[in-house]
Amino acid sequence: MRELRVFHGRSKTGQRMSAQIIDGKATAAAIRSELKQKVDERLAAGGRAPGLAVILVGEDPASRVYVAHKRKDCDEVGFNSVSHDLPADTSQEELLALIDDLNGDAAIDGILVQLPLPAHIDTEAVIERIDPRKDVDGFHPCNVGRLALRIPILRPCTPRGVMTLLERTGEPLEGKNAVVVGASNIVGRPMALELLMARCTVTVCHSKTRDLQAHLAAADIVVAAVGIAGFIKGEWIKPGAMVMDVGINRREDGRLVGDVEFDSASERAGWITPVPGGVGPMTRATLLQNTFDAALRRDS
Ligand SMILES: Nc1nc(=O)c2c([nH]1)NC[C@@H]1CN(c3ccc(C(=O)N[C@@H](CCC(=O)O)C(=O)O)cc3)C=[N+]21
Repeated sequence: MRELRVFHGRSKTGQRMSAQIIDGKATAAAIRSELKQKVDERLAAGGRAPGLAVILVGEDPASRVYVAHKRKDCDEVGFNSVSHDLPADTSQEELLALIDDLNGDAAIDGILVQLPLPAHIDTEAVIERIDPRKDVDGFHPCNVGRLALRIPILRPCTPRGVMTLLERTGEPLEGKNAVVVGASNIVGRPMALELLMARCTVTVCHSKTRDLQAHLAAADIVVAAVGIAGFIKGEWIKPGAMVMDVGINRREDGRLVGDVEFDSASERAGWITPVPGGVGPMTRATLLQNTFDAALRRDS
């Protein structure tokens, strides 16, 4: 009888396996250069540059940095970007009036309202006010509903970016067990819908899930989106799994770390995204893709 042995985190020769690191920064750069080329072709054919409006309410320093990055990304690929920086005490009515203006502005293809908004503003009402055709975040109920029904138009950026990374590994996704940890509106839920569309068997876990470890033990794909540094331990990862870390947590020493313990997980995973340089840059590149897609669709 042949002996069947299982090597946890070790290859057949007994060596420690180590995961292939998925370079989100490089993939995002490749996507930007693909987009730049498409924009140039569009301009050469007499078309206009895609336009993205970014609205920031308040002075949150982290949000300021993100918004500055989005601006720089737009410049790089030849999009027009318009920033609307509003004071923290902006009323909901004023914000909704600005969105109405942008909805009616022919030069604007995408509208992004940076989240979180100040507490006195009803985030759902703001998202619903955005013309779904310009909702490049993919957060409008129309766009989420379309994704649920497998007829997506604009898809939320982070889950779409994760799918791009998974697809570009060349590994077949169909039939794989995917576990999404975190069930937020902006990542976990749409992520589960994306993975279902790719014909994965999807489990959504969250902070109240009993025996998370047992779910992860069967997971060929793990998407970690809980927002707690090192929440998922390397030993919980199934050998060979594809590990996509959406978490971006700043430690006390200033270092950015993900939701997954990277060093121990990369000894077991087949593929893993680092933090920084993994999913984050892809979220930004996907926003540009969505804006380009929105421009194309509005033209036709
Ligand atoms: N309407 C809206 N849409 C968003 O997409 C949105 C939002 N609001 N609010 C805030 C979050 C956060 N977010 C990030 C995107 C990229 C990185 C990113 O590129 N991170 C780099 C590190 C950046 C650093 O050094 O701080 C990385 O992971 O390598 C991070 C965070 C988009 N968000």
